[in-house]
Amino acid sequence: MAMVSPFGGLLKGDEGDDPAPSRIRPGTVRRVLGYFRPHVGKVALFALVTAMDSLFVVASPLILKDLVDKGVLGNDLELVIFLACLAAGLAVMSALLQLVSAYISGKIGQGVSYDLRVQALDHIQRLPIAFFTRTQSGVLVGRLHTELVMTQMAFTQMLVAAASAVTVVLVLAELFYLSWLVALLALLLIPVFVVPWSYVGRRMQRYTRRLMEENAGLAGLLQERFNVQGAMLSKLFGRPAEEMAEYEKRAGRIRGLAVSATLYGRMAPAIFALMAALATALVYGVGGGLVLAQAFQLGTLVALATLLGRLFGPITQLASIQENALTVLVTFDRIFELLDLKPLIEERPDAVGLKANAASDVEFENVSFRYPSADEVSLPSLEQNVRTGQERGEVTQEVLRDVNLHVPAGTLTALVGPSGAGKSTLTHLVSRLYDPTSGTVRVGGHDLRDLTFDSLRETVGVVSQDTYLFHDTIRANLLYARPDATEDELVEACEGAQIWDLIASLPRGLDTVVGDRGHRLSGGEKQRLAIARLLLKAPSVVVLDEATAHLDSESEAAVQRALATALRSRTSLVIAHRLSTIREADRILVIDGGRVREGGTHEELLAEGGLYADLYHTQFAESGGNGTRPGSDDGAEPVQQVVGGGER
Ligand SMILES: Nc1ncnc2c1ncn2[C@@H]1O[C@H](COP(=O)(O)OP(=O)(O)OP(=O)(O)O)[C@@H](O)[C@H]1O
Repeated sequence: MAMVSPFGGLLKGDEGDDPAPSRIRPGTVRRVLGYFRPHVGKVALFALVTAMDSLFVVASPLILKDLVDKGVLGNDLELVIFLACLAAGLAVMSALLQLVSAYISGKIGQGVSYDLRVQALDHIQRLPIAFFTRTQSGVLVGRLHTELVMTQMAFTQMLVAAASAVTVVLVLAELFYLSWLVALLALLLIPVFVVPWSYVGRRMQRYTRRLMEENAGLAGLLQERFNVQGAMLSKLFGRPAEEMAEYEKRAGRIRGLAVSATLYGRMAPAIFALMAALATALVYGVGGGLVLAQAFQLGTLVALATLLGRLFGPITQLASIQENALTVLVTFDRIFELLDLKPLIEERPDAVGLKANAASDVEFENVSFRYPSADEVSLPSLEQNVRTGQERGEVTQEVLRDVNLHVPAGTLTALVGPSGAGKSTLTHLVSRLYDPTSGTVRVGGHDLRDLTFDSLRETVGVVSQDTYLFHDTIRANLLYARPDATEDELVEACEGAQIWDLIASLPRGLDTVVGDRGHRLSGGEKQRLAIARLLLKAPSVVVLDEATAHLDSESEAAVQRALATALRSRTSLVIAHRLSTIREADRILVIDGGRVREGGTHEELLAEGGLYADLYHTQFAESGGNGTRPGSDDGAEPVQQVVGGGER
């Protein structure tokens, strides 16, 4: 609406884009209505309660009319007392009904947003890891939270507005019945009231929405900055002045929006009070004249004044129904957008379970893979403007090409190769974080796509280089792998992972809180805890990315011992960074440019004189050696020094 802001410069700059996009995808209305089907009984009850309340609203002015005309003017005290008690009784009943209707409308609104929330979470959990690598988590959380709160609020207001329509019709009918002249004047007054009211209401709603969005965005930013890694990065590399300026800019926008929202919020009751006062003056002015002209009695005037006071409240609700409907549709549509993202990896309805604890081999047959493009896995609106124009419609490069490999059950295969060769990608396919673009990955002879998620999780255990721990106790972090593990099993796993001595020495033992992402523990300790978690789970296939972080020799030896326990008699695929692992491997695969270039044992590959030997000897020559094997027999030397790359 082209109306000049009454607060001129104060509100300037907050006008911005209309945050409510007007284009809603076809079919949204039908889909939204679908969410109300389970609540149809409550909607019917709500309609009944509000209709009864509307009847009470219009009944009491008629009682007051008789109270004045027949009771007061007729000098009948008994009638006066009776009708006053009746009016009071109706007021109490009306208040109770309003409470009940608020409860029911709240139940319906919250019920719908609960259904949507649960459905959205269930869906998001099933989205592939690629979705999470592209999405800014703060924005996602904000959307789920902000959008749902907005939907719930707008929906409840819509229900109230729909109920108000009944009241408005009844009040107008009664006004005409009592005095057509006063009723006509009231009708003329409605647009004078509704136009500024709906303008203020719309503005307020938009500011509220933008405020919520801005707050969600800022919360996302803070969440990124305030986790330990973010804080560390910001301390080491950050430019505090620039970051502060960005923060101030955003906080300033929030301040501006909040001031505007507050101002419009205050304007609403002011308009309401003004209109009610004008209407009262009008009805007493015109109605008083009509009483003197003996067109009707004093009681009718009192009834008219009371009725008019009850007209504007419901009309305000009706005035905002369109805006609320739009909010409901837009917010639903934005959540539907998320729900419509197809999970790239789904469990087949006829998926089978692998036999628990059965020795399983791992096989890749003609596997090629490219990472899914942005369009396939995420929404531009969840990437907070970081997706560039080029990325739209872009097809990503192949990262693995025609990979064939076989890791027999109970053996260890080490993957080596330069940085970016595709080693991690290859391991991601074993745990089915991604599906191959072509070819087949098998575990225990089954195509992974034919297995249930549960049995795959049971069978394949992963220890990544960057151990993630929840901000909780050591116990809780361990039990995450196997909630039913006993105390003895926990201790046994920790002993196997060479971490028990440390835990036992802590004052709170297993109940020690590890800090955000486990930052209170050293790199080696975290890895050993991750190994303990793996031992508890006892998978038959282990996918391991050895830590490249430099560990002191004691910690290093402990990790080695822990790994020896973890990998014993398991089918293991290890991205190896340490010479000892490579030498112990039954087979080494050299990955380069997404292909398996060579395969064999350390000795075989050296004898072959190919890529592995090249890298080995180049590195060895660089280190000034004379042909003997690099690294001591304790194997503590990181192998990436030998075969290149490896840094992340
Ligand atoms: N989520 C992703 N989306 C798109 N491309 C990716 C993604 N992850 C990795 N890549 C790309 O795939 C290629 C292979 O990466 P990968 O992490 O598998 O290499 P790597 O051999 O494990 O390297 P490093 O030894 O450094 O860990 C790289 O070019 C990388 O940029």
